[in-house]
Amino acid sequence: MLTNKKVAFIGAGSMAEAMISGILKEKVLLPQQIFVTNRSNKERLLLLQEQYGVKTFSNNQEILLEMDIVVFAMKPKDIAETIAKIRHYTTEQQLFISVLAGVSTSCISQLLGHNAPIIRTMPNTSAAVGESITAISSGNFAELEHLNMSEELFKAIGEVAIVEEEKLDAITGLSGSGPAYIYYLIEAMEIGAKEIGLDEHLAKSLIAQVLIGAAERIKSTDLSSKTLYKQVMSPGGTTEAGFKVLESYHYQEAMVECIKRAAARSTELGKLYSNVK
Ligand SMILES: NC(=O)C1=CN([C@@H]2O[C@H](COP(=O)(O)OP(=O)(O)OC[C@H]3O[C@@H](n4cnc5c(N)ncnc54)[C@H](OP(=O)(O)O)[C@@H]3O)[C@@H](O)[C@H]2O)C=CC1
Ligand SMILES: O=C(O)[C@@H]1CCC=N1
Repeated sequence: MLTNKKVAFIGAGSMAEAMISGILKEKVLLPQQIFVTNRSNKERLLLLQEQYGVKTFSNNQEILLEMDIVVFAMKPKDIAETIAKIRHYTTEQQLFISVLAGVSTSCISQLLGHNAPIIRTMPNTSAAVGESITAISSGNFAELEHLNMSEELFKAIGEVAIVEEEKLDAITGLSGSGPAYIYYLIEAMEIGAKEIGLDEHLAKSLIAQVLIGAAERIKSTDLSSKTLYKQVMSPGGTTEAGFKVLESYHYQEAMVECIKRAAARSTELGKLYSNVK
């Protein structure tokens, strides 16, 4: 479906790079099918060009008219400014894909000022190792073929879940931001490991395998997470002793509130940076 299609990334940051590297690794597109631009960082464009063989452009917006798919990968705060600069080089025949937190497809339609199909998505940075979970939703004016094309693109960087657009703020708070919550936990485990005398290298591999094992387990069993952690916990044993400390710090409540706040922030970002009243 993506053979001979030209895809432009507007925004060349960590999310765009994670996607480009996965897409090329899986050979879903060839480097010459990918065009990348950003606001001003020329060194960054050069680096992407050298590393991935993709084409880059900065002062040549007309090239956008040749694109079949345009991926918006800048920060939500930059969406209005970006679209204002490029909208005259876009058409209703193109497919627009957004990875932006919060920004609705109706906002993007308004900014574009025409009825091009729009797919809103929420990947995460595990795309860099082909392990994203990307939620994709069919937004304004999108047909099944647009959803299918987007699915093909995002399957290159991990798993895909097709959802309604109204779920995307919640998903952003859970799995878009999710890797950061886990890295924060890992950092805490690394500090703990150091304080009980384990060397950094060994601790890192122990922690990584704990996470991989737990993730594989949760994916392959119907047992609840509660049952799984109870299985680890012997009465009067080490895990129970550790858990008492976690509970005294309200660890689980903190994570619940963290996810709720991140999801609410996605909604806020959508309101802040859209021109939709
Ligand atoms: N990072 C993450 O974990 C995830 C991020 N997202 C979403 O992805 C988007 C990008 O995030 P991330 O990659 O982390 O951000 P980065 O800050 O790493 O990259 C943002 C990019 O947008 C470019 N940009 C800004 N303004 C314009 C403009 N007017 N025209 C063209 N390019 C522009 C910047 O260019 P320059 O450097 O020249 O200013 C930069 O290349 C966000 O909307 C975020 O919500 C979604 C899922 C996960
Ligand atoms: O922090 C953010 O706003 C973006 C969206 C999801 C992950 N990073």
